[in-house]
Amino acid sequence: MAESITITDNRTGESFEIPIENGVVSSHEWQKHLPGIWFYDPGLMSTAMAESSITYLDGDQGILRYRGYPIEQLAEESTYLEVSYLLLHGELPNKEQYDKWVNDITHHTFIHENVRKRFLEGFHYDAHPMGILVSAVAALSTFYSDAKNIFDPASRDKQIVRLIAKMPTLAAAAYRFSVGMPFVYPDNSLSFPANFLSMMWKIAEPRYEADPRLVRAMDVLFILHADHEQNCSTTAMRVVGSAHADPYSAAAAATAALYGPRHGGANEAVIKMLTEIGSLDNVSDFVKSVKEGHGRLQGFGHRVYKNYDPRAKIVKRTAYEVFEVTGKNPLLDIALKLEEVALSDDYFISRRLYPNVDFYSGIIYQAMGFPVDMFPVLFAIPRISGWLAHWNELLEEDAKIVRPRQCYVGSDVRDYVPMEKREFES
Ligand SMILES: CC(=O)SCCNC(=O)CCNC(=O)[C@H](O)C(C)(C)COP(=O)(O)OP(=O)(O)OC[C@H]1O[C@@H](n2cnc3c(N)ncnc32)[C@H](O)[C@@H]1OP(=O)(O)O
Ligand SMILES: O=C([O-])CC(=O)C(=O)O
Repeated sequence: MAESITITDNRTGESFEIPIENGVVSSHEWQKHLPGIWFYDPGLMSTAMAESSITYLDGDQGILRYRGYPIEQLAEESTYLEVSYLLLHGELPNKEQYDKWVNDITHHTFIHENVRKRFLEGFHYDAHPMGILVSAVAALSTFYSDAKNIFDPASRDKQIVRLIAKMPTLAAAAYRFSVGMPFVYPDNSLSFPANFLSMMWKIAEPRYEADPRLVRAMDVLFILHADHEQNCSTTAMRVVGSAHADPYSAAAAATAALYGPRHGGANEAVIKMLTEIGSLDNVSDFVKSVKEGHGRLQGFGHRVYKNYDPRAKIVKRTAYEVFEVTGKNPLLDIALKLEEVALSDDYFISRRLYPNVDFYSGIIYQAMGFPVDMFPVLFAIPRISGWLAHWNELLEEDAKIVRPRQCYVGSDVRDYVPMEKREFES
């Protein structure tokens, strides 16, 4: 029997059957029977924003799959570039497709000299690298006028390749600029993650080659961050994309959303929190203060996961692999203790608050030498693949422009009062 709900309109006494498909009521069906009755849904907590075949997420079970493939298998066996192909094309590539994809991305890693010389170097010396990235991604739209051809699939593919390829170059350039070091050109003989690490850390000719274990860890972290269905930044991408803006402008909006401490900035907040806690002896008092309403446990809780974030488990494991090379980050012990205390405390259990992807990622990044300012930038590098997959999907479906309604709570109609007759309460 098909699932449905019966709604009785008490104003007219009429009843309607409204079908439910996969737990969702279609707004078209709703509006057909009840035009002008909106849902008040702040934070869109009860709204499915789109139909999507990219990422499956079951927050109660802690399941995440890209195009049907479990995140655990992809993190174990795949590479970030293969995953980006999968997210964008829907299927894993064969050898020929993969080689072409890697080749295309590799040959678009350079940025226009004017982006570097005139644009990036124009920022204030202490500019935040994520602020630089937001602006630089937006600026790319002015360098590629063909990006406006959003209904030409060949042009779309070209912008997709450019954006995926140039994100690490822009990210590393933003970092180097913010610490006063010279720009490093891409080394296209290296893999995608190794090239990024070279652009970050190279200090002398002829080349920089990172430890292969760190290269692999970087790639795994890129895989884990590549997509996460309708998160805040992807929603920003979809909202701006739905107005048919070019992909650079839409991706700049998404990058700006990711800059927020509630989203991509949370792992920076985790490091700050762990540093402030300072010692294992202070963990219990800190948890007590969170329960009393003094701040939040950073890197804990999630709008969708009401279970352990499956990515956090992989990040935690990866931390130990990284520490074999870098030495242990002393903040790890405080994080482990904090997790132990929180997961046995009724406050966190009853609210189903578990570690999310950000809880352990900052500890790894810090051990690898990244300053905290770079953490959201590291998130944006792979998330561009997810943003673009959603952008492509919405254009293929000719999705409607996003335009929700509101509940107006302002003044009732009133007459304009000339300034000399206005009476203000002091
Ligand atoms: C990649 C990512 O973006 S993952 C998320 C990264 N962000 C963080 O780690 C920041 C810390 N976490 C949070 O602020 C939240 O859990 C969010 C923003 C991720 C999700 O927020 P929402 O789904 O809107 O949950 P909401 O804010 O309504 O919280 C529900 C309850 O849990 C509590 N809660 C939620 N997160 C936390 C936390 N980290 N620490 C303590 N309490 C928390 C809230 O106080 C609230 O309690 P109440 O019902 O007594 O008022
Ligand atoms: O899904 C979310 O709301 C946040 C998140 O974990 C992500 O974007 O990776």
